[in-house]
Amino acid sequence: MTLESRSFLLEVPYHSLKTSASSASLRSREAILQKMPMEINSNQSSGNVKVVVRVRGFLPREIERGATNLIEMDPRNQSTILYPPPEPVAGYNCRKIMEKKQFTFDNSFWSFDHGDDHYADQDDVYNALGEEFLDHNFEGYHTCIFAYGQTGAGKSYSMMGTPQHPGLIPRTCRDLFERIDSNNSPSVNYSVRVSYFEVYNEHVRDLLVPRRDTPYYLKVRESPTEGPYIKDLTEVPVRNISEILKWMKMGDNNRTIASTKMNDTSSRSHAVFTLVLKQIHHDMETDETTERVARIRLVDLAGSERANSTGATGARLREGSNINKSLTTLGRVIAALADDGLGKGGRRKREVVPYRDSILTWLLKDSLGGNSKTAMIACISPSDYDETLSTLRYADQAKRIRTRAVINQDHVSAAERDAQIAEMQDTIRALQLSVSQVTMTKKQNDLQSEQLEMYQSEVEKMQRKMEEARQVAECKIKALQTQNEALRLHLRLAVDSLKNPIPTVIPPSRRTSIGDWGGEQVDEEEELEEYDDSEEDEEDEERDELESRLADLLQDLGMFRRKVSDDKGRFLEETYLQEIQANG
Ligand SMILES: Nc1ncnc2c1ncn2[C@@H]1O[C@H](COP(=O)(O)OP(=O)(O)OP(=O)(O)O)[C@@H](O)[C@H]1O
Repeated sequence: MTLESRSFLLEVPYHSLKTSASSASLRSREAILQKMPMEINSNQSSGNVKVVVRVRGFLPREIERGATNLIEMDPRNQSTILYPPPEPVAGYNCRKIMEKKQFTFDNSFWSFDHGDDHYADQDDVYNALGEEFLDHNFEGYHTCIFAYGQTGAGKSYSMMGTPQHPGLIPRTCRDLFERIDSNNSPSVNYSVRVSYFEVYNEHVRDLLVPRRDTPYYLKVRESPTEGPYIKDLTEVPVRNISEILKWMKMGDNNRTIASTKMNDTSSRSHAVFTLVLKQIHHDMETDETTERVARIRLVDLAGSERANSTGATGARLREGSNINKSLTTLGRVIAALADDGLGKGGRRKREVVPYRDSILTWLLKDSLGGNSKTAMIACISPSDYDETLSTLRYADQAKRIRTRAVINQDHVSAAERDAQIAEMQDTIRALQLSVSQVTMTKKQNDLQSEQLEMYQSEVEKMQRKMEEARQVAECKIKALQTQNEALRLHLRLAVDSLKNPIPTVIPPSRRTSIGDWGGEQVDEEEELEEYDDSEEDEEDEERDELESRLADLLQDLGMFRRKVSDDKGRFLEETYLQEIQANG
């Protein structure tokens, strides 16, 4: 069933618009408008999601171009009426019919002009919505408030606000701690934790950690009990308002914002600020403990926008298409949840809700269609017919969503608590044991690998030394072999000279000339005899000498042989031992 077919057209009397940038042009339109058919969306809804709408005042650029206010709100019945622009908008498709549209929401906040009696300031919005939702949190319900709307329509202003005009987030934080501080009961104990993340270009970024040069994105996981969650998201315990505001400001400064044609400080991401309130109530009489855990989710969505209206190109355009992708998915999720009522023939329809089609809807699964009390603030600008109509239709559809909020509470008796503590102690002990085992094994592993490294370096050193030793031993063996050869040669020569003595050579001084030979024959023979005797003596001496030298050489040779064989034995023994050591 489309939105158009659900609405019905009526002739309704025109009530003067509250304010206008050009009252003359409006007056001239009254006659036309009074006769105009009007689409009225009734407030009959089967849902329990609270939907409010807020219109902001003109921005300087709108005043400059003489923009016309197209919104009227009636505080009595909380209706919001959207009028078509007085003159056709440049570039607008003329075939499209622009008509007066009326919608009714839980609240219609008129924040258009300060001078009006019904002007809704930040306080009014908090009192009408934030306060009630915080009540739910103290009862133990999860809640979610999200701001939806066109770029520059006032979402960040409504959620975060300015230092002079704080929005829903800082007001919720302040009220939360005021309520905690005002409860002096000793039997109740409160704890608050805060987290803040943004979904930018379909990635999750932790806003409570300092920005890095290279973006660091977190992963989304789904637990069977807790549903989708962000792994490793920072969640800080906070004890007072100043601590929480410090984190809130830090996160806000980390948000991805940029200047667009529609907004100087446009949020380019969907930001989710989450508080977890835990209340432990101990009944002294029954010794029973009640634990309530409530999650408070405050979501500032990025602006829905048309590329041509923002003047976006490049990175801004890509951001825009990602923003639109998640908002379109959010629209489909809302449509599926809104249609999840009674189908034809009174039978219940169960559609597959496309939560997982975008990170944003996957993370907000519980808030949109599960265990949560949820509210939507539809922010509209006063002079943009198309965008405002689209936002109002979105909001109108959200009215029909039904969530199933339950009080998140656990009662624990003294016996159960003791059993739980004992169980936890066992678990801790087991964990400690496994941790220490792991540490020991790790230590052992570390030690072993250290030892292995040492061992390897020792083996290398040893191998180098063995190689050196082998080379030295080879040199020694070679030198001894050469000496041995030399000695052998020497010995052979000596033995040869003993076996074949060299004939005696007569010294030339003793010889006579041929003519002298006859006359001196007798003397010569005598001389020869004398000479033979002395020669024999000399030969004897020489032989004795050679024999003694030979004995010396043989002794030397024996000694060298022993030395060579000793060295060889020692070298082989060393090599053998080193090899044994090296092989472990
Ligand atoms: N109710 C209001 N009263 C006064 N000023 C407002 C109000 N709503 C919005 N503004 C101003 O309008 C401008 C745009 O508002 P804001 O930044 O909140 O828009 P937005 O919807 O968050 O835009 P975007 O999606 O681009 O972030 C800001 O200067 C803001 O101060």
